[in-house]
Amino acid sequence: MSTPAVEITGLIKRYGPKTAVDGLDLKMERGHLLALLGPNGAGKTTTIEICEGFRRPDGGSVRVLGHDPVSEGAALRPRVGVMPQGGGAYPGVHAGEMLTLVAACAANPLDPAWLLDVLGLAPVAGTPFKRLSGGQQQRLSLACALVGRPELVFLDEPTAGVDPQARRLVWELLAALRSDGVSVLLTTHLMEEAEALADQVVIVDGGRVIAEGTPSALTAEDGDAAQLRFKARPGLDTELLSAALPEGYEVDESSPGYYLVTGRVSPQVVSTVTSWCAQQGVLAEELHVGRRDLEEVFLELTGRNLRS
Ligand SMILES: Nc1ncnc2c1ncn2[C@@H]1O[C@H](COP(=O)(O)OP(=O)(O)OP(=O)(O)O)[C@@H](O)[C@H]1O
Repeated sequence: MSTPAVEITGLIKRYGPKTAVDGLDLKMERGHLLALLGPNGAGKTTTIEICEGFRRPDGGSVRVLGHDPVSEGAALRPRVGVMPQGGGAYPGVHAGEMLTLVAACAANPLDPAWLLDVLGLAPVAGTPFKRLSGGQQQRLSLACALVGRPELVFLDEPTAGVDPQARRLVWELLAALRSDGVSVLLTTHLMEEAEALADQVVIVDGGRVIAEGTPSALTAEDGDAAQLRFKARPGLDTELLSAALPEGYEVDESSPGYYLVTGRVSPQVVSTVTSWCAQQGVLAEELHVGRRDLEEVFLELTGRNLRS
């Protein structure tokens, strides 16, 4: 059996008094797409940079394609593609030149012209990096990470600042990479992205893994825990609505104007909620019965308060 694409055990990284990564464990199989999620400052970039060999850990072990990313970095470099957060290139270099330069370092690169075309960058191939838009710079960085036909790619927020049309392009490209057996570890703040692409989702907070699994396992509910959600004007009396429902049901205003009813959802419960709203002169909009989405699970696990 082949070694995992990435195997991290008890990883610790400190910046002075701050512990950014605090005993993180993660295993990613070859050919999988893993989405590393977490609030700002959770330790995602630090973890990825350690895997890339750019930072040294203070404790624990990291193996990338079976190798130590620092001491065996030279062996790994031709096999691994890297897209750092915010991308980056020489400001004066033209987009096409940049990609050709990176391709020249690889033994068997993809055709840079083809990759520029796939990522919608052909029209700006002659534009200096500093004159590209933020989303174009992101796509060029992604192209640079992929042009060497890596076995494994680390992508730190690959679609940050990318418009919805280009995001779909990037998603198609990532799905195609996965079908070709390339292992992909990415970070994202877009739960929809993780849900659409990932085989495995790992949620970190405070430098530790707090949940992991497939998107469907993370969002699954047992029948008794299905939820009813609706939108209405903020500030409805949730205690009064709970009292109108049979015992054991709870109503919560999860964020202003968004209501969540927990308990076994039956036709009677839906009818009670809508008629109670009608009595208040309120229209229950966007009524939805079913599974939570990944964003809801993420907020439940990491809390709704803003991180510094
Ligand atoms: N070079 C550094 N020096 C000191 N502290 C740092 C450094 N880099 C990161 N940190 C701190 O370490 C913690 C983890 O940061 P990291 O960038 O890994 O988080 P992240 O999950 O990638 O966040 P984001 O989602 O905002 O990109 C944060 O508290 C951050 O302020």
